[in-house]
Amino acid sequence: MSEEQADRMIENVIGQIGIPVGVATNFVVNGREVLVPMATEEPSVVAAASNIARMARELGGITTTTSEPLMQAQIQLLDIADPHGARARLIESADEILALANAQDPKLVEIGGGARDIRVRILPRSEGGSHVVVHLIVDVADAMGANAVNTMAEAVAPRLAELAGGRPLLRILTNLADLRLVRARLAIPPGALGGGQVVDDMLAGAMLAVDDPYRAATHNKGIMNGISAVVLATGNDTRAVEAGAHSYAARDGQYRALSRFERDESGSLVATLELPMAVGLVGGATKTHPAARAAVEITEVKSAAELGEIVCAVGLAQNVAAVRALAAEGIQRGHMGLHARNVAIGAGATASEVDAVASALVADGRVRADIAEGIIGELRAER
Ligand SMILES: CC(C)(COP(=O)([O-])OP(=O)([O-])OC[C@H]1O[C@@H](n2cnc3c(N)ncnc32)[C@H](O)[C@@H]1OP(=O)([O-])[O-])[C@@H](O)C(=O)NCCC(=O)NCCSC(=O)C[C@@](C)(O)CC(=O)[O-]
Ligand SMILES: NC(=O)C1=CN([C@@H]2O[C@H](COP(=O)(O)OP(=O)(O)OC[C@H]3O[C@@H](n4cnc5c(N)ncnc54)[C@H](OP(=O)(O)O)[C@@H]3O)[C@@H](O)[C@H]2O)C=CC1
Repeated sequence: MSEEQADRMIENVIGQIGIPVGVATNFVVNGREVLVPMATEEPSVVAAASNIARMARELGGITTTTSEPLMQAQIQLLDIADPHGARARLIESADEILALANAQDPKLVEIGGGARDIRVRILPRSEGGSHVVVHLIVDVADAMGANAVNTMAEAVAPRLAELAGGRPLLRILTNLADLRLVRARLAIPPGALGGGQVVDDMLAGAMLAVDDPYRAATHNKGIMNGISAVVLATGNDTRAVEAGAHSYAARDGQYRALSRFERDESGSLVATLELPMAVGLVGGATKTHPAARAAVEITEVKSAAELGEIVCAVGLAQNVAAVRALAAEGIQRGHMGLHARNVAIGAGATASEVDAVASALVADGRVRADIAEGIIGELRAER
């Protein structure tokens, strides 16, 4: 990206930060071979996703589905005397509200998207009384959709307030995009994972993440290692997807694992993942960032829905990789093995020394800066 492009993208630009983009291999998603670009600063993430994608191939790869691209804007209404009466009046006028919303974005309507429905929620308010919140549900087609739905929300808010007999306050999308869900499923025979005991231990480890928020946070971080990397590489909004994922993980009142691990009747591990996925192929930085455009081209996806499904597939593979390592040899062997090059660089290894120092660290088994410094000293003394 040129300095000029960067300067137009955000404010007060003083530079750019480079994040490596790796390509995850071996993915078969819904029967199609896919190469997946991943932008991440963390070693072993690309390798781990590729590793499980490879194992999943034996039973057909990863299968995904998606719901319609429905985003929701919230319009908060205040000072309403009769919340239930207001709710009824708003629903009675739904057609008028949807038409008003659609008038804001003729292009979106033309391509088959647009406002679809409204929902009126009456919620208990912590300080007494109730909140009245209207959800405007919009099919955003191939956009992430925040700007599109926010524009509609601001346009319909005065009329909603008039109908409800109050005043509008917040008018903004919700990142808990629970009407725009993606799902992924994979199955791996026990032999590929290291045997039946490893599968049993993966199930036990994954179940802790269902029941314990302390473990769930880390389990879901492993999922997001994959998800955020693809979202970032394709120029999408990582914070929006992360907010959606974590709020969905807490949807029943307790923060839980986003994925589930089971054994099927043949003994294979079956892993599934479901989460909101607000990603686009148009809008935001997706079209303006040249690297993001190139990343999307690599995936060969034709719609935002298809991109979201691939993101979900990578999140699931990433999660299974981490849980397999944790249940088998522990995370440090694979992760620190690939992290060794960073440790070597941090300890002062030059470009020509990095690989030798990293290999020596892995062979030593102690991937530490002080050990790396010692190895560098030995290498230089030998010269
Ligand atoms: C790291 C591996 C893959 C090694 O795995 P391995 O079996 O020791 O290595 P391998 O050399 O036999 O490679 C196996 C496959 O992995 C891939 N692979 C292997 N190395 C590379 C590489 N350099 N470049 C590209 N791809 C690589 C590649 O697909 C390869 O097969 P191939 O295609 O060659 O036939 C394995 O140990 C693993 O999957 N570990 C998990 C690592 C992980 O999850 N890292 C994420 C960071 S840790 C974290 O942040 C999350 C966590 C753990 O806290 C989440 C949680 O708690 O749930
Ligand atoms: N809480 C959050 O997550 C928030 C996020 N954001 C930011 O909003 C941005 C994303 O908003 P978004 O609405 O996607 O961006 P844009 O408004 O840039 O893009 C959406 C618009 O693109 C046009 N368009 C052209 N082709 C298509 C197509 N095939 N499918 C859908 N729309 C199409 C549409 O109409 P038209 O041509 O008429 O514009 C549509 O309104 C991101 O940068 C995000 O960071 C902003 C606020 C809050």
